[in-house]
Amino acid sequence: MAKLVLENVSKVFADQKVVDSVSLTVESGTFLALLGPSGCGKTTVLRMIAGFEPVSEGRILLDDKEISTSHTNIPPEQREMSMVFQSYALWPHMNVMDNVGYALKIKGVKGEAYLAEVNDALIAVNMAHLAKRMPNELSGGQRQRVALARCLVSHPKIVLLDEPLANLDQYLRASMEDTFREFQAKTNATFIYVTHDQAEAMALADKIAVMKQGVIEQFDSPQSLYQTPCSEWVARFIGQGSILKSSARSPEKGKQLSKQTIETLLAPGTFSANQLQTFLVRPQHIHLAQEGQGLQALIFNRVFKGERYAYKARLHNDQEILFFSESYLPLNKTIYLTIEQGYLLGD
Ligand SMILES: Nc1ncnc2c1ncn2[C@@H]1O[C@H](COP(=O)(O)OP(=O)(O)OP(=O)(O)O)[C@@H](O)[C@H]1O
Repeated sequence: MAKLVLENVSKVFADQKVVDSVSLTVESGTFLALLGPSGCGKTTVLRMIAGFEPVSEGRILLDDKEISTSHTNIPPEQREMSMVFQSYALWPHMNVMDNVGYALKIKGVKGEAYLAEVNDALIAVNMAHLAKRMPNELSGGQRQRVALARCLVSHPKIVLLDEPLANLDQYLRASMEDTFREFQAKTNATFIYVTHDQAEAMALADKIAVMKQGVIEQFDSPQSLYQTPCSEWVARFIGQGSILKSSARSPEKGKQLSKQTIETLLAPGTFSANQLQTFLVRPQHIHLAQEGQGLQALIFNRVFKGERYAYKARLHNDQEILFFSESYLPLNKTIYLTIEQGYLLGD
């Protein structure tokens, strides 16, 4: 059980604040994703949690004990954390078993106990049958499984993962996502997972901290980030959707917009230089309507996705909208759409 708390943590490199007053509480057993575009500071946050990088301001607590402040930094090996890297970082001269068992040997674990622990970790990542192989005889996915087993054999309180799937193709990524999820559920360890891939973060995490330029924009469940993004930037970054604008005001009090309100916001004459409202519409809330009903639009893009088509259409006021349909529709066809719901962005 391990609860991790970051309190106003900042990092300055050569006068540049690359992490700016980040606060996070990660409850024990959580799978947290640190998500953001390249250079936003996620790896730096992870390295400060691991103890590889001292904090410039603020403090980090593990189970209420200070592990990092601006004047103290408990060394990484005393933090009961373990890190998995994008590059796997396996020892090339050791076979799979020795790579996984190395930390145990250092601790003096021997004989039956050693074999049982290593074997358990290898079984957990489906690698027991390749225990005698050398790293250069393994695929990328198998190497990453070994790296995960090596990290877990020491039963860390917190597992830190820095873009661990970035070097794998999309099929392997999907199967490794399953491995991570199942493993985390089995061990109930706290996982902190850095990625720039929002689909990966959504698939894996219980909680996501979305970072932009050194600050946390939103810290929420994947569902809340998707349904109630706090800003236009988060709405664009998480999931697919259309950001629409109107010079009319929503008559509704809350941020959830009904079909009627959206029709008012998108009525003719509501798109001018003076836009008052910005709102998000997800593609699954858009349906084809009968001719002459709903909003008129012209299809200008179609992508076949296997189980359905993804269409982009232009509304009468030139705004673009994304929707899905199982039906094949020709380009340049005039269609009619109903939008069941939307979400107001901004205050
Ligand atoms: N040791 C360092 N010295 C100086 N600047 C650094 C150092 N490490 C990172 N930075 C800078 O801090 C900023 C954040 O880097 P960081 O690696 O944390 O971002 P990131 O979000 O993980 O990016 P990526 O996804 O590309 O790895 C970047 O502008 C980077 O150039």
